[in-house]
Amino acid sequence: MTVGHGSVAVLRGFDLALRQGQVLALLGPNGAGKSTLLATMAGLLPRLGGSVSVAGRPLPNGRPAPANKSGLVLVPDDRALFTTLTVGENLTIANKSGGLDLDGAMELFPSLTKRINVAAGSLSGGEQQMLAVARALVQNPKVLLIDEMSMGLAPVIVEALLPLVRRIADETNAVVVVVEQHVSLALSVADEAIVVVHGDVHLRGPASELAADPSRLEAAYLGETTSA
Ligand SMILES: Nc1ncnc2c1ncn2[C@@H]1O[C@H](COP(=O)(O)OP(=O)(O)OP(=O)(O)O)[C@@H](O)[C@H]1O
Repeated sequence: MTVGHGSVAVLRGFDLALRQGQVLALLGPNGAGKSTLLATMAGLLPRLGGSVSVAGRPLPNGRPAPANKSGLVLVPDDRALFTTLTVGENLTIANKSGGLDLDGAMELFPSLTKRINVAAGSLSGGEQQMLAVARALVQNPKVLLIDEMSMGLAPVIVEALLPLVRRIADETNAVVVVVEQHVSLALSVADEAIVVVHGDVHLRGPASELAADPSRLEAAYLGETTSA
């Protein structure tokens, strides 16, 4: 697909196929087009060309409700929580049949249990991110798109949160796409990785191979195009 803003393309001819239970790390510097790609997959932005299918079913262009109904769930980088509602209320509103129930969500994020009656706006940054992911999980995602999970979080929190991405994919069999600036941590939980720079795919391959070759990753960030 080709994605962009208005008539201006950001990423052209981007091709991606993901299996159930697979984690993809979508990497690249600021302005590469990662958020635009996720928002387009989620139907929040109309695509300029191409198609998106979930489980073989094509999605209508630029329509978030059918995309969400088909199982695509986006955790945006601003988390988009209802800040005046409690943790429990945020989860109850999002809950769909087939998704994790509140107890299931609490099991993955035990530290939220004590905060169930606290307003989302009063949580720490890490807790807010946990709630944003928990809220996505109660929607029963087939494809979970997480934009910059670690935005604004201390490294120690990121180290605790990112492995949960692997657990979510393994336990729910959802496809998980993570946009992440903590490259080595992202590669440690992902199956595959793609490095996008200024709208071009510079490197893609198995995450373990990319993790083993930091100089290649660095070259991709700096402008070289190769494939693993
Ligand atoms: N609302 C918008 N209208 C027009 N252009 C936009 C808009 N949002 C982003 N862009 C442009 O699209 C390009 C890709 O931006 P995008 O936010 O997708 O990149 P990114 O890889 O997610 O970077 P970051 O990590 O900084 O969020 C950039 O050139 C950006 O200026």
